[in-house]
Amino acid sequence: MGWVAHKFGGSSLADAGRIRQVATVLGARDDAAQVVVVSAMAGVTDALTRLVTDAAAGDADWRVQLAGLRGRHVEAATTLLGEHADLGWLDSVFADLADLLHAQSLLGSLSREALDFVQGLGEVLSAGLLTRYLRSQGREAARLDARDVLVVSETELGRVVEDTPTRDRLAAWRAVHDARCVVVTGFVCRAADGRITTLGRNGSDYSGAIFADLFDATALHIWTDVDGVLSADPRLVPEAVLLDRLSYDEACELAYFGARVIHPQTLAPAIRRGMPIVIRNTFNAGHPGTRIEAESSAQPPVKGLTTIGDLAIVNLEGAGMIGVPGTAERVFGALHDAGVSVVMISQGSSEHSICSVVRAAQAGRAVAALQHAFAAELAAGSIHAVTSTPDIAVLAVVGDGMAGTPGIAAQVFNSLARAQVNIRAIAQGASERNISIAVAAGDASRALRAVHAAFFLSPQTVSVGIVGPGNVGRVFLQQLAARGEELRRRANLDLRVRAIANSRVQCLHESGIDPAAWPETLAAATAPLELDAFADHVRAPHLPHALIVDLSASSEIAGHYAGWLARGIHVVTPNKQAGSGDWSRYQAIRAAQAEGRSLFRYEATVGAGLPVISTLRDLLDTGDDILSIEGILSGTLAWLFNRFDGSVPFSALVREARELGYTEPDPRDDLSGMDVARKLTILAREAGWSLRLEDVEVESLVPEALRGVPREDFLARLHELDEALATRLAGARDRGCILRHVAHLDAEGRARVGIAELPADHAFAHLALTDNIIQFRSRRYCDNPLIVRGPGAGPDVTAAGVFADVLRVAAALGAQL
Ligand SMILES: NC(=O)C1=CN([C@@H]2O[C@H](COP(=O)(O)OP(=O)(O)OC[C@H]3O[C@@H](n4cnc5c(N)ncnc54)[C@H](O)[C@@H]3O)[C@@H](O)[C@H]2O)C=CC1
Ligand SMILES: N[C@@H](CC=O)C(=O)O
Repeated sequence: MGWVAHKFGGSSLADAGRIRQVATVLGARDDAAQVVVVSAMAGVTDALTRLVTDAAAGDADWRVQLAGLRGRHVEAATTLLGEHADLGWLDSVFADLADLLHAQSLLGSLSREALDFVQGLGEVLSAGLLTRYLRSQGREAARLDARDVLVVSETELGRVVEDTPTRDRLAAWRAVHDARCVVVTGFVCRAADGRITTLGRNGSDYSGAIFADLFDATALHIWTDVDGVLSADPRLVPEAVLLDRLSYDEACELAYFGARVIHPQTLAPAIRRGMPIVIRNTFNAGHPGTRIEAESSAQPPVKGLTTIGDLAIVNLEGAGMIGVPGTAERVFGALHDAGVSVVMISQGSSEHSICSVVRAAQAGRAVAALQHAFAAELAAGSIHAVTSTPDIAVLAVVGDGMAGTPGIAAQVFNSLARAQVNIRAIAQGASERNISIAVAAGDASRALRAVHAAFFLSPQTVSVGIVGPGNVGRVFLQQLAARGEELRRRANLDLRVRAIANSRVQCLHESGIDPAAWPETLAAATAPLELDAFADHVRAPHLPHALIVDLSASSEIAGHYAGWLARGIHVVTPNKQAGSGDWSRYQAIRAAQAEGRSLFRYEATVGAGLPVISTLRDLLDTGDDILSIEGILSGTLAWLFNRFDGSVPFSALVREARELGYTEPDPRDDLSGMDVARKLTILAREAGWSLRLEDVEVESLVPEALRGVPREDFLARLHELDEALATRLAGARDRGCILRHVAHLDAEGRARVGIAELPADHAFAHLALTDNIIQFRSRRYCDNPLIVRGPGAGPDVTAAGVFADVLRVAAALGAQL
C-alpha cells in the first residue's frame, strides 16, 4: 500500500495547538498510507515517573500531581474535540492509574512492573488524543496500542524485537483494522513473558523505526522542533550549519557522541532495510530536513562535530606490557567485569601504555579494577602505575569523506594548536570516519569551535577586546564596521568585538558589540575598568582565539601585555610604550609570546600605516645586515616643519596638528623628541640591538619651564615655544638651509634625534604634509639606501596600520584572506 512512517516527538505534541499542527502536517502529505508513531506530550514521561515514585515513597502530594496531569490532558482533549466530547477513554486511563498509584502508596515500594506500566501511559494518552482528533477532522485513523503487538526481549545491547510473535500479532491486528492512517503508541511494548514494559530512554525513535520496518515503509520521517541535524550543538557553536545529508554511519558516530540526532539503536532496523530516515521540523514542515541513508556525499569531508563531557582518562603504564600478548584483553576484561563502559581507547605502538577514556563516575571503579587485575605486575614493578585524570571531554570529528583524504587530521590538529588546546589522547579507527580527541573539559568548547571553523563549517571567530578608543581607535572601529561583513563572507573571518574599555569604564558583551554603535554602548557602561576581568572575558574559553587591540598610549596598559600573551591572548597595538619601554618588560613580552604561543604585532608604532617594521624584518630574515637607519620619523614634526615658514607662529601650527589627530595625546611627546626616540628604540630592538630609550640623544623643543606642567597648562602656554623657533628658522634661512626633525641610528649604537639644518636640495627637504621617510642602509643597500616614504601620522593611516596587523594575526590563525 506504500506506507510512510512518521514519528512525532514530545515537543510536537506538547499541547492542543501542536497536535493540530501534527494533523496539518500529515494531511498535507500525499502518502498512500501513514503509520504515525507518537511520543508522550512534552514532559509527561518525567511527570509520570515522578508520580509513581512519589506515590510509592508515601508522598501524599501524588494525588495533586495526578490531578494536574489529568487536567493537562483533559484541556487538550476539550480544545481539540469540543466541550461535549466523550472523554470516557481518558477517565478510564486515569482511573486505572489512580488505582495503581494507590496500591503503590499502600505497599510503600515501587515494583519494576509498575514503573514500566506507568511510564508508558503518556504515549497511550497522546495516541488517543491524536487518533480522535484525526477522526474528528474526517480522517480514517486507527489507534494501535504497541503493548498489544510489539514483543521484545532483553539483551546485553538493550531490548530487541521478537520478530515472529510481533509479526503474528500485528497481522492479527491488521486483519480487523484496514485504516490508511495508523497511530501507534511509541516507547511501550510487551516483554516475552507478557509484562508491559518500555523500550527505554529514546524508545520512541526506536518504536518509529520498528513500526516503519513492520509496515514495510518506504521512509521514516522523524519530526522534531529543529530543521534537521546541525554540524554541532548550536548552544556551543551558534554558527552551526544544517546538514542536508548524512550516511547511517555518520549519524551513528554523531549520535554516539551525544549529538541529539537519533538514538543509534534507532538506526538498526532502518540500516537493515536500507530505509531512509528524514529528520524534520514539525513547525517548519516545508523544510526538507536532513536525510539519513546508506550513502552520503564525500563533501565536505567533515560533516559534524560533537563533544561528550564528564569523562576521565584511565591510564595503565609500564615497560612490562611491551610485546606481551593478552594485556589489552586483560585490561578490557577487567573493565567489563567492573561494568565500566569504555568510550575511547588509545595505545601507542610502543605498547608502553594503554589509555582508556571512561565516564567520570566510573573512573574510580575502573582504576580499582585495573589495580586488582594487575596487582602482581604492580607489585613486581613491571607496571608502574594505574592513574586516572579527571575533567576530560572527547571531541569527535565525523565524516565519511575523511577516509582516504590526506590532510584532514593535520587540519584538525593545527586548528587545535592555534586555539591553544592541548591534546591528551587521540583515537582514529581504521574506518577513518571518526577522529576522537580527548582534551581538558575546560577546553572542549574552544576545541569544538576551532575545528568547526577550520573546516569552514562556521567562521573563524576571534574574540576581540579594544582598549582606548580615541582618535585612532574610533577610526579603527569604523574600518572594522565597514569591512566586517566582507571579511565574514570572503574570508570566513568573524572579528567579534566583545569588550571595549576607555580609561574609566569597560563594557563586556557576550555575543558581540556592534562596531558601528560602540559609542552608545560604551556611553551606557558603568562598570569601572578592571583589566584582569577584561582579559578574562576576551579570553572566553568557548572561543578559539582572543585578541586585545590596545589603542591607548598608556604605559600601564603595556605593562599587561606579557601576562596577556602568556595566557594566549594575541596583542596588536600602535602604542610605543612596550616596544621602547623598560628593557626587562620588553624581554618579558618576548618570552611570554613564546610561552603562550601568541602573537604581538606593532607595525603602526613606527610610521603609522607604513611598512617600516615589516621591511626591516624582511631585510633581517633574508640575512641582510643593517648598517644605519636614518629619517624623519614624526608625522607631526614633519608636518610642522613643512608648514613653518614664519608666516604663522609655531604654536598655532601645533594646535592645528593636534586637531588633525597627528600629535600624541600629549603633544609634548612629539615636541620633546621622545616620540621619535621611542620609534628609534623600537627599530633598534627589532634590528637586534639592545638600545634603551635613555641611550638616545634627544634634542627637545619644549622649554624647560613647560616640561613638568599639566597638559592643559602646557597647551595654554604653547606660545612660549614661538620665539626660540622663530630665531632658529631665521638663522637657518640666513645660511641657505631649511629645518627638519631628523633621527639617526647606527650599528655602533649611536642614536640621535633632533632638529637639523639641511641644504634646501636635501632629499628630506621635499616631503609633503605628514610624510615620514626612513632610509635603511644595509650590506645589500649600502650605496643607495632602501627607502620607505609616505604619510606617517593621522588616525586614518594609523588605524589602517593597526587593522592590517589584526588581519596578519587572523591569517596566522588560519583565516584565508
Ligand atoms: N595619531 C597618530 O597618528 C598615531 C598614533 N599612534 C599611537 O596610537 C595610540 C592612540 O593614539 P590616539 O588615538 O591619537 O590617542 P587618543 O588620546 O586620541 O586616544 C587614546 C585613548 O586611550 C585612552 N586611554 C588612555 N589611558 C588609558 C588607560 N589606562 N586605559 C584605557 N584607556 C586609556 C584614552 O582615554 C583615549 O581614549 C597612541 O599610542 C599613539 O602613540 C601611533 C601612530 C600614529
Ligand atoms: N604623533 C606621532 C603619531 C605617530 O606615531 C607622529 O606625529 O608621528
